[in-house]
Amino acid sequence: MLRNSVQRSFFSTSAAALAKTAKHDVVVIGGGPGGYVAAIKAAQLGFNTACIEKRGTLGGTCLNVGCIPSKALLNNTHLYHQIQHDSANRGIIVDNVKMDIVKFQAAKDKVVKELTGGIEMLFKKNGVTYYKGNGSFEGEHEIKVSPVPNGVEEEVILTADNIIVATGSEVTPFPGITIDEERIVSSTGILSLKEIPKKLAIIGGGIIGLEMGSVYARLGSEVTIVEFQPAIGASMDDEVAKATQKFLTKQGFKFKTSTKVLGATRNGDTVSVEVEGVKNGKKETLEADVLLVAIGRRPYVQGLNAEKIGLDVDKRGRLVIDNNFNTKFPHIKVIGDVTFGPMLAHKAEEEGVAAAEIIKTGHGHVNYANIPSVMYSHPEVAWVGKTEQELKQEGIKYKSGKFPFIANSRAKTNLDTDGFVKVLIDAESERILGAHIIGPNAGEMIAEAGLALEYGASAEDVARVCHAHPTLSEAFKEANLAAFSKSINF
Ligand SMILES: Cc1cc2nc3c(=O)[nH]c(=O)nc-3n(C[C@H](O)[C@H](O)[C@H](O)COP(=O)(O)OP(=O)(O)OC[C@H]3O[C@@H](n4cnc5c(N)ncnc54)[C@H](O)[C@@H]3O)c2cc1C
Ligand SMILES: NC(=O)c1ccc[n+]([C@@H]2O[C@H](COP(=O)([O-])OP(=O)(O)OC[C@H]3O[C@@H](n4cnc5c(N)ncnc54)[C@H](O)[C@@H]3O)[C@@H](O)[C@H]2O)c1
Repeated sequence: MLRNSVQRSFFSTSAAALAKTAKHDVVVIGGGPGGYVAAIKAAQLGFNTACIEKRGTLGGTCLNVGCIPSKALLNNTHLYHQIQHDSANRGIIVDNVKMDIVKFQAAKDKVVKELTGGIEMLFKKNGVTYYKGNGSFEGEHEIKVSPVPNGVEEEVILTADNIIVATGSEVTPFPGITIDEERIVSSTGILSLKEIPKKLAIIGGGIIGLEMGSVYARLGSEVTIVEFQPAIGASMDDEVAKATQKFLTKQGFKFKTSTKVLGATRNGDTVSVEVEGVKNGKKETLEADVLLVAIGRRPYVQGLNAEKIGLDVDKRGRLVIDNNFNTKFPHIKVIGDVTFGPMLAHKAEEEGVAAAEIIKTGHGHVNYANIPSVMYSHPEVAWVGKTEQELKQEGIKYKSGKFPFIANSRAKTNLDTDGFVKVLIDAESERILGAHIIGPNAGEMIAEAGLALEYGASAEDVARVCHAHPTLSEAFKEANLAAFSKSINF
């Protein structure tokens, strides 16, 4: 069965077109982090598996227009900014630093191409049949694959014992504002601007707004964030969100919090954004060269024909499932952004693995209390578990331990000391309940907190683990020490 699948995958498009009908044990609709991981795992578990993707490349939002291209831009602009502003004080004199925006974009496109192509290779290696086309429900066990450019040439009807829906999400539109992806852009358009805007206005002080704002602030744009809520940072811990705003303000960001956007209009090469203070009702017009709309994402089910078999959708457009990812049909599961939970690639991936394992064994698990979040600004912001405001709301008694990077020898050595680690622990058992890091490499350091949380470690358990010196992770150890006793180095 597996060998058959491998052969099919090499010739997937043409073989499928000739066949017009095909039977698989598992069919996955959507080839993003949820779908492609589910397909590979299902194939590894011995199922004859197919994955349908209509985009033309695998990897979904994350690899094509999300995590990967945005991190390429973030990394390279950080480097550029550091060379410009942070090298002379390290004794490195670099003259005549310039941006080549074409090459800068090409470097990002190269990594996207390599990684999306890499998934095709993984499909071949694992024997997943790849159908390039739009998948839609024809019946409870039948999926129609319709042609897309460079994909299947004719319709193919797939019959499947099990179906996993992983169709992801799309940009939430702002009512009355038309995205043209030139001057008024979404998270997709902002990744490929041909010029650096002098003034960039951003609606939404969430993760996309702050990450993409960081990219362009480093390139010299004057960035203004308009946020409806009194604070930025979406679901961050309040104290960390405040620190984030402080550091980004130092980097030149302007923030208009508690501010409502009334509308925006393009006038040739500029955009006027009408805003109003939520508390004082004061109206103002912001002028910008580019406006980024980043007010969240919504589930995507267009073209899926889910209504044909009556899949339930909630008020927010999410496909409804139970704890085992099952829709009202136990053989149809849903994972990733198109259903409940945080819209994060690693969450979708975990669900992909668990859904495949449930099909195989009846068991599979995702710990939703332990999904890390990372914002790839500088300093990075990373968190896992409960925030202080959640613990207060839930009436859980807790203690906290904090350690600033200014007292960490590696951060000092690197001349990169902004931020702190904060650990929240249960007041009695001293088990770790949450960890919040703002600082260099926070996104890597948060993995240790996740491991500790998963295995029910106490702050003392972590503090008694020997951490290498000099490393940034020592700040995590010290914060744990501070939570139940006293830190040594601060
Ligand atoms: C700018 C940006 C940056 C981001 N950065 C990060 C980050 O750093 N870390 C992180 O964890 N998350 C990040 N995210 C979020 C992350 O991209 C998503 O959470 C993740 O991609 C969700 O995976 P998914 O598989 O559920 O859906 P998607 O990645 O959206 O994939 C769904 C796929 O299904 C396909 N599809 C839909 N309907 C059909 C159909 N009927 N037939 C065939 N194919 C179909 C779509 O074409 C798409 O390719 C970012 C998002 C954006 C926009
Ligand atoms: N590093 C990462 O993990 C990463 C990076 C980018 C995106 N993502 C994911 O992509 C998704 C979408 O990101 P996002 O930044 O668009 O959403 P978000 O939910 O992170 O932030 C949206 C922000 O817009 C604000 N907002 C909403 N309506 C508004 C209005 N009318 N006027 C002004 N402000 C308004 C919200 O209060 C919120 O602060 C998120 O779920 C996020 O997890 C993750």
